[in-house]
Amino acid sequence: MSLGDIHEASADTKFEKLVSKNESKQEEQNLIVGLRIRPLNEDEIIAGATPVAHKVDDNMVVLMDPTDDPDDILRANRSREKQYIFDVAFDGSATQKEVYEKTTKFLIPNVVNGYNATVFAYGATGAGKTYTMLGTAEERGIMARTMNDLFLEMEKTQEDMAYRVTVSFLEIYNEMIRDLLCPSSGVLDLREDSNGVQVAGLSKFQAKSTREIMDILIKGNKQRTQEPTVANKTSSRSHAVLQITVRQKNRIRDNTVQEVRMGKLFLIDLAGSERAANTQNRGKRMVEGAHINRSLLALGNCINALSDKHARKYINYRDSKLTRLLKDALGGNTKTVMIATISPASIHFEESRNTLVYADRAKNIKTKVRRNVMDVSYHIAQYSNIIAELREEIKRLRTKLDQKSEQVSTMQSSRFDAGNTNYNDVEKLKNQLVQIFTHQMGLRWEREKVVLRRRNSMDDLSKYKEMDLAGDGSEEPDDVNQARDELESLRTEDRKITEKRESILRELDATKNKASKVEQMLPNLVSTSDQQEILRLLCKIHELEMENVHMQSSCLLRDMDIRQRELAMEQYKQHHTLADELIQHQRTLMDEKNIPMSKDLEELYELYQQEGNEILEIQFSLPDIHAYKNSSGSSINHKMLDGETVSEMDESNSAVHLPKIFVPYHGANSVARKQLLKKSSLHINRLEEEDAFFAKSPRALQFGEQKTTDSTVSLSPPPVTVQGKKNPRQKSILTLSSRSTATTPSPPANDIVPAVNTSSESIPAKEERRKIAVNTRNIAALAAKRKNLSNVNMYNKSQDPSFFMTESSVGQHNESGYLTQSRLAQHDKKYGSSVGLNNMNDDDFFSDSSDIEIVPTKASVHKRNIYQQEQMRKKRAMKQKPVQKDFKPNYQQMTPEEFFKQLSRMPPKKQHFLPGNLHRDGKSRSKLPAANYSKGYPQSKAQQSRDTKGEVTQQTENKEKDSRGQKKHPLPSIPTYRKGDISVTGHSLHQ
Ligand SMILES: Nc1ncnc2c1ncn2[C@@H]1O[C@H](COP(=O)(O)OP(=O)(O)OP(=O)(O)O)[C@@H](O)[C@H]1O
Repeated sequence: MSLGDIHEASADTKFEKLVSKNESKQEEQNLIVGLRIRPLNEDEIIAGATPVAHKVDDNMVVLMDPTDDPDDILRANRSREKQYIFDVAFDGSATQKEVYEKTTKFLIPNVVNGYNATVFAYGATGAGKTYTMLGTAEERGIMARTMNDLFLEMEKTQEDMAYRVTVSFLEIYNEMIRDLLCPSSGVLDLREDSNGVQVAGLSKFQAKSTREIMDILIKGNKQRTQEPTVANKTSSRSHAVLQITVRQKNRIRDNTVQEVRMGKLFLIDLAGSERAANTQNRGKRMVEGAHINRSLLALGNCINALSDKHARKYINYRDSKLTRLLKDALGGNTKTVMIATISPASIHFEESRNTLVYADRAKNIKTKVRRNVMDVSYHIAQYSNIIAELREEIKRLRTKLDQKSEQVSTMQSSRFDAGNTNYNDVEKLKNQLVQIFTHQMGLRWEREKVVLRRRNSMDDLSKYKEMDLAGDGSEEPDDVNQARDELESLRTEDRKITEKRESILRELDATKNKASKVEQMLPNLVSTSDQQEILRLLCKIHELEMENVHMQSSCLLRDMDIRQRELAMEQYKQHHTLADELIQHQRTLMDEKNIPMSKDLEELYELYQQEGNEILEIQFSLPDIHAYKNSSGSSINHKMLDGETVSEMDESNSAVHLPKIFVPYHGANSVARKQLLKKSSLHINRLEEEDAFFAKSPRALQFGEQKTTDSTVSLSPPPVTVQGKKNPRQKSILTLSSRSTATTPSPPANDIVPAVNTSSESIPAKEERRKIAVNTRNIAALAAKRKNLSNVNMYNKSQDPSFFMTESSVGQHNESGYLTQSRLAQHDKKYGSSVGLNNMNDDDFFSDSSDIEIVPTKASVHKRNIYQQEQMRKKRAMKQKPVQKDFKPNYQQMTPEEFFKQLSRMPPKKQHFLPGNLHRDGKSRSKLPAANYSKGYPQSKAQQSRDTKGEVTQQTENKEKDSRGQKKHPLPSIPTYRKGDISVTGHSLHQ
């Protein structure tokens, strides 16, 4: 047994506090009703019955009244035929497969993904319920087919998801619940808690394959009460319920609070209603029949009440065990399918009509379906208990180890014969101790689990204690009776839990004794040095387990902290939205009523708008942390994040997450948001139609915007007029988006622009787009690769001024692998621009094209020249300044919390365009123009302000230069890549 096994074992037995966090999104769905008419059987033919039920089409059946006399003038105008419409209808020719596929198969993926579903067959005795649900060995019914498909469905995702399938099988016979898989457990109770209706003490079997489930099914069915009656040779005298629970969780567990989906599927074969006169049942059979009818009557009443929109809300499920068990299936969180079965024979006309009437009513029943998602939170207190115990044990073992060390040193001088120790004995002892430890750990977790369950059940009990359930002799309302029943079953449950707890504690004590006995045996069997080794091993096991538990609990704490923060953020955003909407409404009201606005208020309003837009832009330029978190499979690999890559993330993501970032943010204006949403969805639709990769690139967005210029929906806040004038400060969000994507200081490199006229307003042809895409990927890949190479050296050199490379220093720092203009040129020279960057190693999975043609265009060459000049100018300016050795956070050393903290206050850029920087001048914020934060944008906002107002001071301009000068990577970044092409960590971030 390995330590891995030990951890697995302890994780398996860990108590879980299942806090049902059913997703709030509920879908109201009608009960699906299918109708199956079986073929006439031999007995019916012999009895001279004629078929009176016919399938008209896939949804309609007609039932003819055989008793109607055509000569009866009183009923002359009444049709002998009655039509019924169902979701699906089958006649005698329908195969088992067809019935299964049209009634049940579609439920399987839902169950696997955490939804509840119920399929039950309803009808008179001998109508074909058992045949439909269970089938025969040759013609397998719904149960077997469902099981098979369930496993096939899970297989599809089993690499990513871990599943656990448990099965239970019960019958309700004469109003008593019996476990068909463990008949010795006697009569079981029903109880209801927050997780729905449960059968206390019902055994559950874990199944790993269809075969296993089939075995369980056959075993259970043998236990089912079936007797021959006149109506049916194999009449089921009980309702049988097969319950399959599928728990799904992600194999990649990145924290302790893990989402677990739990779907439950109930497959129910009801006993058939019977008319005593027809069945000629006597004695025991008649009693059974009475019970069956009573429960089916209760079911019928529930169906009536549930389907009647005007009926009172209280549905009496308590009249029978069957309705109590089906409570969720009928009125709760379950997608339900009812398969009504009828015989076509004229002699069973009444039974068939009853079934059709109920089935027809059942169509109106609505259930609310939602996914069952559980948070499996491991309770910190219980972690602490286990850690404390392990710590105690380690302390004890250490003391013992120290004693042994002393003994060894004294014996070394004496005659102790280490040689006569049997090696096998040592191994045996080791294994024994490891096994005891594993068992002990399992028991510890089991004990904690039971403690938690007991606490929950005590909570439930105290809820009832507050209620006054003492009867006064008079007839009590149903809900009081129900509560009393619940209380009783809770008490029983509590007793069982207490017993279990005590037995676990006893077992734990026994294991401890066993362990100490084995330890006592050590001196007799093995030498002192071997004892030492064993003790060391035990210590190590305990330590590792403790470490493991410790790590899990700190993960849990961290996760809780993050959740709380997220919650606070969400609340803040909601509050912000409310404030926004209030302001907008007031504003509109003032405009409509022509209420004059004071200067102060006007300024404040302008400031509000300006800040709103600025916040939008901050949001826009920040990386989507969640996207990275998700894409990396767990959390951000903070070790590899550095200032440079973060800033690249900003640029890339502003393009990639355009709609995503904007939409959740409740910015300055709700109308703008709505328009934005509209625009985003338009945009997404358009993107979906086009090449997905290309469509996501900023260039594509640029093209897209050019294309839609005319029809562009204004995404700016609504044109609020300030005393009749349109607010000049209002900016189009669309402009922001195009600016932040299209104007990043990228080289308009001729090597990434194929033969496309970029000045053209048309969208490039598909082939051209493909080339752009591939080339862009290649460049990105090369950059990522080289950056990875240099990552190792990067931090070592961070103190070296030459680390912040200039074009001229590239030659001296070849190994750093930065992608610069000159290196690109060198590369082009070496490989020829016509082959692009495809001559990369095999490990470069981005290069997937061998037929790239890169033809520089005049426009691109021109742009590139301008770009290079601009770069040179910047570098010259930078050289003149001493290299700033200011704060450079070491992201390698940071914990994720520190990283995010850093990120939130990080970019000088952010401070730069926060309104706060205007405070520093001690002036009114509203009087100053917004700072320029659009890097490299030809007509920046600051410039616009300058042009129009000329108010920008030299000081502000210098600040801008400073911030540019501080940029520590004067290298051409590659903005036109998608997330995944360049990684933050050096690993690809998959989409
Ligand atoms: N669609 C069908 N095709 C062929 N045979 C059928 C069909 N439906 C039912 N049968 C046969 O009719 C007989 C009675 O069917 P079944 O036992 O399924 O009825 P039931 O509704 O379950 O009755 P009960 O309520 O008494 O248990 C069986 O012999 C079964 O094989």
